[in-house]
Amino acid sequence: MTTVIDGKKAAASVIEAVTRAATDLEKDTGRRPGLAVVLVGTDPASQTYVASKSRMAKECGFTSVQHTLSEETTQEALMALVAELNADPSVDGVLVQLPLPKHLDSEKVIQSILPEKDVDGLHVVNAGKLATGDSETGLVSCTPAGAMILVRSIHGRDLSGLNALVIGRSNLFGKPMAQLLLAANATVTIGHSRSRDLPALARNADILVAAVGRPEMVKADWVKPGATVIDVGINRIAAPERGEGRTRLVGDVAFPECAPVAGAISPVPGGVGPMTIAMLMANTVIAAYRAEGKPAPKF
Ligand SMILES: Nc1nc2c(c(=O)[nH]1)N[C@@H](CN(C=O)c1ccc(C(=O)N[C@@H](CCC(=O)O)C(=O)O)cc1)CN2
Repeated sequence: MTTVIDGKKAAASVIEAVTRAATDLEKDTGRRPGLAVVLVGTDPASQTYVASKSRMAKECGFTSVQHTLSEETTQEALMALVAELNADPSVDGVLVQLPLPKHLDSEKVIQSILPEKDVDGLHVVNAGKLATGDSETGLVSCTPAGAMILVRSIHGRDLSGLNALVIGRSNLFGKPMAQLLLAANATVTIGHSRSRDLPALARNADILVAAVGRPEMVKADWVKPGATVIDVGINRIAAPERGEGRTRLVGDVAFPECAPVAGAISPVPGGVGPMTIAMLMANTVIAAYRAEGKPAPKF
């Protein structure tokens, strides 16, 4: 029997723990964790994600501020806002929603966030801490941290002897995911568009993680029987069967075909996606504890 991994349930349990931690911090210090979310432009998907983040922050008992800047915002204006948030002691976490409009340099913006407030875990200091195994002072990128909780729900914390393949090498997901799997003792391969034979690499993987942004790329004959498959793709494709102009959401994995082969599989929607926002809340409460000089909770 294949286990369909329930990301909504896993995310709800992280949110419950975050809310408890936020309540304890407020009782102890009189201060709530604070999250600032910055949105530039009017991309509808980004608007939805940012609204969910702000709503979830409030539900967790945080103070939450959303800054919405126009599509024409300059690099200087955006970086001035980040500098203001860096200096604000009531703000523990600063998140700039991605992607930014093309005229803006995302990397410069991300690197201008103070590492201790970088709740997206994308600053080079946090990427470096992850790479060198410093889990005590760094912040880990939200989607890989959430995907790792799903992997742990199947295999536990020690992945010794297991082969893992991460397809995708982005800074936001592929690279940190590979680091997390490695830190848990898996034997890790990163596959990408220039890899010679992705299906063969995939068939060798006990843990197969797909994050390429190509709808249903991973087919059933790529999956090692019994493997754990984690789908990070979020692709909206045409669904004429639902009516003209309608769409549906699919992952990078052909779900119905792959599910019977896999031992466990995360669906899209309802898999890794909900964990992204839950782990953002976890990183914010961790940043708030550290700002107060208190040992941070672990998730
Ligand atoms: N600064 C950041 N920007 C972006 C990130 C990020 O982690 N930090 N990740 C993505 C978007 N994202 C959060 O920002 C995100 C994507 C998907 C989901 C989610 O819950 N998806 C649902 C389906 C939602 C739908 O119906 O459209 C699911 O998979 O079940 C949450 C957050 C890019 N930008």
